[in-house]
Amino acid sequence: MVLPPTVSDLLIVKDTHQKLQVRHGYDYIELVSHEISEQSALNDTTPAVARASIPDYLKDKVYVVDSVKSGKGRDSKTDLYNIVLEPILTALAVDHQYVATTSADSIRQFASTLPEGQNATVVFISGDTSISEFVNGLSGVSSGNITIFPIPSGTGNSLALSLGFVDELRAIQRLLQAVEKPAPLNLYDVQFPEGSYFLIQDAIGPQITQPLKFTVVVSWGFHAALVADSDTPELRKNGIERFKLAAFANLQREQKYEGLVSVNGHRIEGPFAYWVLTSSKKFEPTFEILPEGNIFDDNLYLISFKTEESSSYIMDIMKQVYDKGSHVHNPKVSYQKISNGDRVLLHTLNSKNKQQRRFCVDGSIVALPETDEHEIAIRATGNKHNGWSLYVVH
Ligand SMILES: Nc1ncnc2c1ncn2[C@@H]1O[C@H](COP(=O)(O)OP(=O)(O)OP(=O)(O)O)[C@@H](O)[C@H]1O
Repeated sequence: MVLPPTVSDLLIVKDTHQKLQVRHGYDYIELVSHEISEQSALNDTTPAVARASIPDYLKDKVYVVDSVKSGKGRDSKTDLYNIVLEPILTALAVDHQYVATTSADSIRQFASTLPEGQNATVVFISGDTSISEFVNGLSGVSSGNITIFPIPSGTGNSLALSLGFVDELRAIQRLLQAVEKPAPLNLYDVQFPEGSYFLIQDAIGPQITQPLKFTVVVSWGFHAALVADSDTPELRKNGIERFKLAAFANLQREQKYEGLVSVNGHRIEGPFAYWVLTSSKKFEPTFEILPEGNIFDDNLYLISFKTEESSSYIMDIMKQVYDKGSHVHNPKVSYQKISNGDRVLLHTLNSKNKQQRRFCVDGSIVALPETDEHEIAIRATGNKHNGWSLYVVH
């Protein structure tokens, strides 16, 4: 199906075989192949479906978190929840609570107030950062099982892409029809030095007082710089192009990040231009950073390359990443597997300048304190955080 220009062009209909579909012109996507109950009290365009046939995780307590600033933001034409998801969930009699963000802290607040002992499903209309904020916001005094479902509505959507959700409608289709049981959502933790803090659109944000959980990426160097620099209201209007615009701006200065990393004692020396630790196959639909990546394995990979004199080497390697991940065969690129139980230790040098001490954690930007050297430790921690066990629909 060709992606519709806006969700407001979509029409939710019941077809002649009693199946729920979303239509766009002559194109359509079947959303529910379950039998539609004839006892529907609703009108023709919102048929009720036999509740017995919806996946179990939609019978738990369901929340829909709409991170309204993710991607290009929301307007009356791109309001996926009100135009598509809400009518469908109503048609399926899926009782749910809608949570639209009102501030940069909304998701953490929501996570911290989830009731004790709950089996909950949280559907995110967002990108990766919102999901990461949720996981980190889960309170240590409560516990329960949480199943996450990412609808790719952010800029990069790495987690959703790793699960094979290439667009919003296909994700909704999977939400309603997944046959496999939700899988554990592997988490990793990164410990930054005392005095580190979030940078929110280049302004000082909250202090970081404990290790941060991440699901898809921790990066330093060129990748972290372009994610940080692209997070302005102006650049966000460009959607995924914002990363390329910030990348070109960063290429105007030398990409030199001094330090060394050791993985269980095996050392890789810098200075690095690129330094990315990820579990995820793709950062964008065609940016295949980790061809071997399998989000269901609790492995990370360190993908790095060193600073060079020439001006074109970074873009040459980035083009290979866009070319089905062929950078992994480039001898300049170090590609190191990190298994569960391994410990990654990064020691930075000459990193007092702000540009040298910014990290990307699932899209959030972290700045380290203003000192010359820093130590950062990373490890796999399984699918548990505080008392909560996390799963993901696939
Ligand atoms: N109303 C709001 N006011 C301020 N910030 C918000 C608001 N709603 C959401 N946010 C923040 O916007 C960010 C959205 O990040 P998210 O990752 O979901 O989308 P993205 O950055 O477009 O995508 P990706 O990280 O996948 O590239 C989150 O940090 C979230 O807390």
